[in-house]
Amino acid sequence: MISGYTGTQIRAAEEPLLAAGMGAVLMQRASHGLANAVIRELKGRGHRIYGTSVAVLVGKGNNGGDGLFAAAFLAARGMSTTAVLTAEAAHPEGLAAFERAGGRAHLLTDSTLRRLTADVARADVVIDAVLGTGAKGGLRGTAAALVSRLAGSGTSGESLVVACDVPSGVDADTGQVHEPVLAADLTVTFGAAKAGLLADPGADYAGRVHVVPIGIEENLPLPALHRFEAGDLSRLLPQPGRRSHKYSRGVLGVVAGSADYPGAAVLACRGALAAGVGMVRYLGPPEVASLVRQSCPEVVCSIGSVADTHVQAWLVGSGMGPGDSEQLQRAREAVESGLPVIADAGALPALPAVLAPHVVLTPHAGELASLLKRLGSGRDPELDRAAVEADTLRAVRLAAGLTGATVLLKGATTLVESPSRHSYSQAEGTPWLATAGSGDVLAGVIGALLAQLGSDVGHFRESGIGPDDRWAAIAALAASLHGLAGRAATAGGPLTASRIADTLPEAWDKVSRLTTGMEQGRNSHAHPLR
Ligand SMILES: NC(=O)C1=CN([C@@H]2O[C@H](COP(=O)(O)OP(=O)(O)OC[C@H]3O[C@@H](n4cnc5c(N)ncnc54)[C@H](O)[C@@H]3O)[C@@H](O)[C@H]2O)[C@@H](O)CC1
Ligand SMILES: Nc1ncnc2c1ncn2[C@@H]1O[C@H](COP(=O)(O)OP(=O)(O)O)[C@@H](O)[C@H]1O
Ligand SMILES: [K+]
Repeated sequence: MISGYTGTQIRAAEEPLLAAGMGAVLMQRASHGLANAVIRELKGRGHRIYGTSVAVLVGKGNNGGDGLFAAAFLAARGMSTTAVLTAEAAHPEGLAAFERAGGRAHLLTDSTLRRLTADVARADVVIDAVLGTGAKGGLRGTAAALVSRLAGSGTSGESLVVACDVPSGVDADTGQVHEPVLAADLTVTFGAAKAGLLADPGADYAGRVHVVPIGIEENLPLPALHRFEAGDLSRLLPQPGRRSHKYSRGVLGVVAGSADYPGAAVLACRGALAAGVGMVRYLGPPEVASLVRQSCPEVVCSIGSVADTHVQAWLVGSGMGPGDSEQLQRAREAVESGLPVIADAGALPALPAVLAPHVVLTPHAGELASLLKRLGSGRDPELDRAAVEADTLRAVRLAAGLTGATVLLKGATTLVESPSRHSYSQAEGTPWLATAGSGDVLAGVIGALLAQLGSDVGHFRESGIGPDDRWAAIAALAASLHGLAGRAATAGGPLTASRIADTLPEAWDKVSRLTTGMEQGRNSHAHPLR
């Protein structure tokens, strides 16, 4: 499990060590970790170290100090180092160490902007150490001009860009982005992952994320955000026992599809079957049921009522529109049944405003904006799709808070939020997952896991996940599996939704073979998040 913290939490965890006079030690650990990560990355790309040029963009605070000390380490390894000071002041000890190591520092002003931008663009490695967790807002003045020019000319694309702690301009707490931001290939972050690196749009700019332990770990509070890794899936995914039968393994009821979108019902059923459910029962229009039967002979179709259908969980809404009154009525009855429900697409506008944690809503950004609008969106009636995309964590939290439901926001990073503010972020997927029907398969996977794991409170409690938060954990497990299946299904080229379902058992099998011990061993060191 990867834990994400706000910048404020990290700073609070540093506080006792700073009070004990260990500030300089923390900075040495951080900057050493940063320099080592740069060296590892260069070696991994087959580049030599000696003679390679590195430009470090330096802010006036401790983030700049980290960058200067790291550059001093790199200069000592024979790299040709230049520091661009974006403010008159710079961390004094860091600057002194940098200059002692043979580095050259230049002050960024209106008159040096052009020359220094060209110098930075030519560097093999650019380290962004302007703003860290102490930032208020984004880059300003000449620093903003330099980064805009680099991004505009596309020259930074040729350099290895490494962000120190966070890409400058990304809010460490929320992942909100204050443009311009230099998109990093790698973010080396200190003490623990920052929540803002695990949520979009911040995650878009972070590249791969490495955590460098600096000794504050014991002081960290409960994380603001969690991310399951393969070892967690291996531990938490259900496994049938020797005495299991199809009913004990969980039955999922599916209310999905319509004359306009019959395929959504098929894909939802295929997702559910691929995710190990004991049985799928389908309720819906006869023409859709007939297609479901043809595509998935395993599914039991009926035209009975929700009340007469004995299941452990419901999936409602995929491929349904506002005109599908009979299906929408079934969706509402499923929600009223008190059983766990995943409510997707067409069901979202049709459900009561106040729900419960065992109802998992699965909007994409546009649907979440509509949902928030319908709910009056608390204090902010202007929250549209763009606003959701600009501050995904806030939007998903707002929706979970207002509805009382568990909310899963789909996207490159999938966020899941329980109404008691237990949050997950999963990003195993690939952009090829952005294909029609992909969300229907995800709905099926969530439904299957709700049916299999929903009643197993103890299973989650053992992992420190409370009863009301287990719904978010189940949805996050499903998002993770869906992403892994998508990644496994593409050989770097296009992907169909059916392929995601077909590849899911293989992805499941692969993670089930991992042991938790291995994963924990890896996590105790600097670890890549993506
Ligand atoms: N506290 C510590 O001992 C440690 C801090 N570390 C580093 O220190 C960073 C936090 O350092 P700081 O608290 O000094 O803050 P930062 O270095 O993040 O930057 C804030 C500094 O820039 C100014 N500033 C804030 N917003 C600005 C903006 N939009 N434009 C221009 N200037 C702005 C502030 O007045 C402050 O001086 C972390 O991100 C991490 O890199 C690490 O070295 C680990 C140990
Ligand atoms: N750029 C992306 N990178 C990774 N995953 C993505 C990306 N865009 C979408 N996805 C994933 O693909 C699925 C798309 O679901 P959805 O938008 O409901 O599609 P549909 O309605 O066509 O089925 C979600 O699981 C989402 O997280
Ligand atoms: K930075």
